[in-house]
Amino acid sequence: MTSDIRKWFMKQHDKGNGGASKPGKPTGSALETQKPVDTGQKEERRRKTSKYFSAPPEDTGMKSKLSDGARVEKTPPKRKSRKPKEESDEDEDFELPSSNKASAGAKSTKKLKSEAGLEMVENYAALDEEEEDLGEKAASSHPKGRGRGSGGRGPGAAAGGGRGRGGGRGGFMSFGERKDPPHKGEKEVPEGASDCLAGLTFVISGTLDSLEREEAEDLIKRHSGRVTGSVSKKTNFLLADEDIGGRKSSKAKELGTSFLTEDGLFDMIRKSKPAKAPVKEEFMKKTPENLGKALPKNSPVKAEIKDDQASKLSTKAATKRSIPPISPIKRKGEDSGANRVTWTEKYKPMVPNDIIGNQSLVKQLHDWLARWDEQFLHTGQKGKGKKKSDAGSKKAVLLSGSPGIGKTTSAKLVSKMLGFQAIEVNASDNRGKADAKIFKGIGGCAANSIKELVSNEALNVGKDWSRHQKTVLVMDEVDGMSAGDRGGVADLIASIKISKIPIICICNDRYSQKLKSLVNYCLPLNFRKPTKQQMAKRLSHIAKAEGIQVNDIALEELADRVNGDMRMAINQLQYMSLSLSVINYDDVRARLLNSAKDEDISPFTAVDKLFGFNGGKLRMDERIDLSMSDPDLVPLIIQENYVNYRPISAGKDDNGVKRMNMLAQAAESIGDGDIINVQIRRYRQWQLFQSSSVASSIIPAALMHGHRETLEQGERNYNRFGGWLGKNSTRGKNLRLLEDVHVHFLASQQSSLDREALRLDYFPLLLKQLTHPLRVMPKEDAVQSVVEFMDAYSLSQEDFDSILELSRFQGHPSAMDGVPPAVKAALTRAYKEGSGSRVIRAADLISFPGMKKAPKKRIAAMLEPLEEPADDVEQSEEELTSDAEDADGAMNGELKLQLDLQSDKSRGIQVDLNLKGGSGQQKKKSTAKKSSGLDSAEKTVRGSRGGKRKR
Ligand SMILES: Nc1ncnc2c1ncn2[C@@H]1O[C@H](COP(=O)(O)OP(=O)(O)OP(=O)(O)O)[C@@H](O)[C@H]1O
Repeated sequence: MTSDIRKWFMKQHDKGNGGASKPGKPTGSALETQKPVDTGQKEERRRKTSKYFSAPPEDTGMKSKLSDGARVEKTPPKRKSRKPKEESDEDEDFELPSSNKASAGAKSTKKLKSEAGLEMVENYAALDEEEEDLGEKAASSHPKGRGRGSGGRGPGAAAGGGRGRGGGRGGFMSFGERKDPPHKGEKEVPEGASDCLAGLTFVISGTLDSLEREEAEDLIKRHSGRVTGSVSKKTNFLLADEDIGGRKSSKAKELGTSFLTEDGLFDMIRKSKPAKAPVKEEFMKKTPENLGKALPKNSPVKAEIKDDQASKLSTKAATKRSIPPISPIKRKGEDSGANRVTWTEKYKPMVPNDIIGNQSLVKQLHDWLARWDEQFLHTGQKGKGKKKSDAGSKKAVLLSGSPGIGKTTSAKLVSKMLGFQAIEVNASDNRGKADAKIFKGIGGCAANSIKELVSNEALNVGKDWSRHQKTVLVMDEVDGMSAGDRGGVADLIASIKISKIPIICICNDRYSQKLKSLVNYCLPLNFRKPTKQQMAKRLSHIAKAEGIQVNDIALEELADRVNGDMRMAINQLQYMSLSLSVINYDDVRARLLNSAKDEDISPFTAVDKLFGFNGGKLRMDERIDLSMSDPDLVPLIIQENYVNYRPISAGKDDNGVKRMNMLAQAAESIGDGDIINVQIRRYRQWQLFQSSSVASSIIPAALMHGHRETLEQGERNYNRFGGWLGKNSTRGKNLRLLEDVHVHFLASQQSSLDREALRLDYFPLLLKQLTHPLRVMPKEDAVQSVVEFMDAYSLSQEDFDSILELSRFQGHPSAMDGVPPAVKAALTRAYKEGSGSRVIRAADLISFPGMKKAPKKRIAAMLEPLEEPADDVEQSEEELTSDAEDADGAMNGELKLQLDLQSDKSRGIQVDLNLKGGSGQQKKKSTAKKSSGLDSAEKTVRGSRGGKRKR
């Protein structure tokens, strides 16, 4: 149904652009005649785009196609000149007076146009460094969708969403609808040479055959490939197992991008391993030589590519030149102890142009500071710079943005460049409100010093400018001004008003309530996170300078995972360099997985990973982390779902014996876990916590991880929430209901059963007595008989329902089935008629002083007076009778009940009697006048069927 709608939608869509339905040029005849590649997929109904799907390169004879001169068309290189662009518009470097802006040089933009007949190699031969910067940015950082520096991170986000996260920009139709891979976890994920996909860019579309998107992305990145979110000319392959006809697929068709199935990808990777990365050689296009090798000798494309590639390399060199070289800061006597310096310090930007990202903001800051004196000191506008529209009129500036993106660095570098001396005050200094009396501050308190600083003319407004260095006050972390800095923001505003020096305020959250008033006095400059490409580039320079081998994909992953925090990225790189000289994608992931432990991981994700096809490859500490991510829920979800998994370790186990064995072992382990859990909870043996998690989660998952399958028809193939919680809650509710019935039952003094006996032995009989007459007897008689029976056992209407509910079992008819509605209504009426004079809730209505709700069990226990000798009761009755002279004198059974309770006074228990009588409840304290208690009792007794109460 959904797919129908989708198809319809796509058709409409395609009509407009003529993309999918009418592929036109890219569906060249050569490809049209190409047979669909048999990728070994069993499922027939998965529609493949045979026209576009290319087989795994070697299968389809990529080489042979290449060597087949006739097939490889020489496509006219499409040349277009494009303005070299390192950053997005707003980030264009600005011309700073003192910086030597390296000329970026005109990039050669020669590129091969991907045409319909062009084979895969041509596509990646057409890789273009320029595209890498532009296309990548557009594609993978999703400037529109996520916003640069929007904080979207994590592999799933980068991949354009995993299951349930929607399909990135692929259109809303697929949002949250992506199905599970049909053969999820059924295929072995290959391992190839670590850089066998280097230089190749993939875009993933639709549901893959066995891998989740996240897994596919991981696989590609692990082999040095690049994954982007949307198809551009830079894209080499559209990885898709079905053509859902979305935007990506039509774009790929338009650009002639090769389609690749998951099997094709697996083959590419697999083949790279035995022959020591042959795929890498084939697909590497880093150097023109490599490309030359990969191409047939007389290939017409060869010369073209050579030229093209050479020009690209020169472009790259030019690009590189445009990036200011990073010069590690040399310190005196630092030669041997160089590694003691943090890299953030060693490689910190030296000039504003070194700062990555936010160049336009840096420029604004520069302009504001450069004009400050002129605006506020020489124009006579002192303290009046409040014209909101004029940015230059603000006396202070507020730099905001997430941590580690260069705000402080920018402030310092710009100040330095303009000859200002920056005085930095941050959260660790006491910045509380200055002493109001102090006009010219005194030392000892930062706030006072600030006041002195901003108002001290001697610092800045000296007549002789040449003799004094200008000063700028940098107030870092102003949003951190809290308890200790009480009144700090107000004081800061006051300082801004009177300030004779520029003030740069820095904060992380500009929208913080604390800064609400401050923003009115500042020029807001909101710093954004640098893109991962920008960060990777800088990190790569640092790595090179430190002699570390690390590829771009790994660095991009690092940048992605630190969420744009350049400081953290550099620190992580330095940390990893302590133990590794070659850092690859997996190292980054492993490292960042550890450092991202605080991140919330849902118990479902944890279980997915533990049970996943690659669950066996997880390290022990990873398994522990996953199982501990929610130590209550993960074991429950595991227990609920382990039977659904077909373990890969059972291999091809046709008769299922191995699987059954594994199930048995898993069940046993879950049972052990339960026993340990009881020890933990009941006896507070918390040292067993880890053992519990190993037994209840890790061992079962290690045994059963593999492919999930459904066991019942109509079951959905995803992990269910642990049913235990629901069942436990039902059990609790049933126990409560039973307890109510039990207490009432005891109150009737008919029996002194325990709860269990009531449920097991009495319930079937009670049920029969309560329902059978309604079915077989005439209405009036039936109703009377049932109501009398209920009264005899002090059963309320709710008890009636509870008995019905507790006696009902799934698949069995209800005991009330067959009772005509008129009889039911008559029963309700009859019961209600007698309710005014019924004493059946005595136990419910008793309250203990100081207790909101009387513990029913205790009352029930008290209501079991059977052991009490009869004469005792009589005696107490007598006592009370003497006290209750104005009573009718008719002492009946119900009264005895009260007396029993009141006699508890002698046991030191003070009870309140609150018996139901008439329309209201009358509450009498036993310690109060007994006559009044009896009054109430009398009222209750009047007209009741108390005579039925037996002792
Ligand atoms: N945009 C950047 N370009 C280059 N290096 C950067 C950048 N951002 C941060 N760094 C590195 O991180 C270090 C710390 O940066 P900085 O203190 O300026 O960050 P910040 O944004 O002010 O962080 P915070 O909000 O925590 O104060 C710098 O010394 C530098 O090495």
